[in-house]
Amino acid sequence: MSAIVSVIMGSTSDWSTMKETCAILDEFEVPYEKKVVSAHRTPDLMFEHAENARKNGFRIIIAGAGGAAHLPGMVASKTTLPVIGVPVQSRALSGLDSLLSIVQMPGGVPVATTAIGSAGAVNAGLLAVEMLAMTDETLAERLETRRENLKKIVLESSEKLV
Ligand SMILES: Nc1c(C(=O)O)ncn1[C@@H]1O[C@H](COP(=O)(O)O)[C@@H](O)[C@H]1O
Repeated sequence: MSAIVSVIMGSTSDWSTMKETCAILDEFEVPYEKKVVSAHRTPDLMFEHAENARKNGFRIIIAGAGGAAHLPGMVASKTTLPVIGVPVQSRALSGLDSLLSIVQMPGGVPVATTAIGSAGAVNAGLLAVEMLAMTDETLAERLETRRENLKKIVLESSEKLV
């Protein structure tokens, strides 16, 4: 099956974060493509990727970037597919720069922004699966099961408080 989620990131250095997104998509067997694309370093590729994403069969774009993280917003400016932005934790400013660069989009061009770092990357994957589950009962059931398992783990964890 061809990819329906595009996972892009500004640099290979984002992979340790963005692989968490891909792990979720693997878990739910959602076909995806992963790629390094940068608004700053490869602007033409970024435009081309975003502009043709719908035509190429993608339904959601997940974009992770750190620092001056313009990638998610710029991609959103060139597509009407939903864009989920993941602020990668930067070394200099701990990801606050990434978060603020992604979250504060002007009205009319939305980016669904997650938390900074790995938790955000996990949630980006889950959010994408939730979007797809709106029209896919199997995915919806698997999301329910995952939530139930999470609840069980938390409930059982109380017993470890000795
Ligand atoms: N924020 C962006 C963009 C962009 O927004 O287009 N392109 C690369 N980067 C970010 O630069 C950081 C450092 O990259 P390097 O490790 O390659 O120097 C990465 O977190 C990347 O997402």
